[in-house]
Amino acid sequence: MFDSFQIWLGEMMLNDIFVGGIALGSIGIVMAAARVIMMLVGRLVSRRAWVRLTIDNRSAAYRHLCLWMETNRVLTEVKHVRATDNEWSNGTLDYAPAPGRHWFVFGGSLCYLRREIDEKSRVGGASRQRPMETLEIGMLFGALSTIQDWIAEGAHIAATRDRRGPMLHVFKEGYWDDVGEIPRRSIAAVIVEDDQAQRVLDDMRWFYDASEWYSVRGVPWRRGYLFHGPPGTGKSSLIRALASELDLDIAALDISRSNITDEDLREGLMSAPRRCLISIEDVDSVFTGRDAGERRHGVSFSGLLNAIDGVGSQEGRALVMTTNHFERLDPALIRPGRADMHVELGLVGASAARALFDRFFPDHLAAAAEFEAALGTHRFSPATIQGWLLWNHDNPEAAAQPGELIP
Ligand SMILES: Nc1ncnc2c1ncn2[C@@H]1O[C@H](COP(=O)(O)OP(=O)(O)OP(=O)(O)O)[C@@H](O)[C@H]1O
Repeated sequence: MFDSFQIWLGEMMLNDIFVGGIALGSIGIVMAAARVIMMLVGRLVSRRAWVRLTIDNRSAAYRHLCLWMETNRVLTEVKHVRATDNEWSNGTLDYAPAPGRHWFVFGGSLCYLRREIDEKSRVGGASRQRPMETLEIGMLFGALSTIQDWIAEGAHIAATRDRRGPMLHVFKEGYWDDVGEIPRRSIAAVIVEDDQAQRVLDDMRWFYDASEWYSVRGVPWRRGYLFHGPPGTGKSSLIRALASELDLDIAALDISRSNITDEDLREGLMSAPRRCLISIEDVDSVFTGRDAGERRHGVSFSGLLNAIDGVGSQEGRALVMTTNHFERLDPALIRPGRADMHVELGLVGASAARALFDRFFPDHLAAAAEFEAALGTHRFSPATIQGWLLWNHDNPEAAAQPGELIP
């Protein structure tokens, strides 16, 4: 049996077609084996040699990583970009790497950026919905700490570069959303009749540099401010001006939202971005006294007090609360420790109104004097004066006769 197989094999080996077939089959087997080996090695290399970091656009680190890449021009060779409308100016476009993987070399290491956009999942609030985006950054034979350093550098660039104005963060469902930079405003642009705006600026400047001072005295490094006064007297404008002057971000917590809970509020205060000024505007809209205010909305009065001075509250941040109704606030909310400095912004008289007039019509001194005289002893909110001047923005002579404003 074995002999006849050997004879048959000997004969077949003389057949060119048979030998060719065997050769081809062997090459196929070798190639398939090589492919499997390559795949296994590839997987091993991929698992061992690549460090990766994934991040999505709900996180400030996402913005910082983008800023770092932009500053270091790591993606200048990208061939496929995606153009989107610039949200601040009509008609101009922003260009960013298109979804997919983009390769680049940085510091001698091969890296890639993979961008994914999920149009079905939205992030941001109702006014600024945008698709969820995920970035994966990979580095061959690199260290995770290198990518973390890139993000930290991006954060530093964000904090020190020439900004359009303070970054506004708004607390959404469980995270701080970067709404964007808002126009810078100087403290001098906030019209007040005394030196209160300057005093609060000096106080806040001292506070942000006083970490050591607080630590030596064993006092929590926190400071609260309460801005109160009628509508349109500059409470929000003052917050913006303070953040602009001190190069801080603004982290706005809206506690009047019906779906915000005590837990959200605590979480929001604990996770507020660094170097920011936290604002809770219209604090009276929810609480008008301890009894009346208890659980009218999602946040309870005790929840608010605990969030403000709870153990977990972040150190090194100022909290500004605003109200149109100082008299309605519970003393517990505005006592020192929670609201250390009270700033009243009131209606303004003719000379302050004239300062606004001068800003609108810098070359019309006679009209300004006429305007001031016409206002006499009447007092208005700066918002009312501003509205009048805007209405007459192209006609200083008409603006100088504010008869319609006077009751
Ligand atoms: N003191 C002020 N100096 C300069 N502009 C002011 C001042 N107060 C109000 N304005 C102008 O009026 C508008 C509304 O002001 P702002 O929102 O700061 O007032 P507010 O006191 O926070 O009002 P509200 O209590 O209704 O929220 C802004 O456009 C701002 O430019």
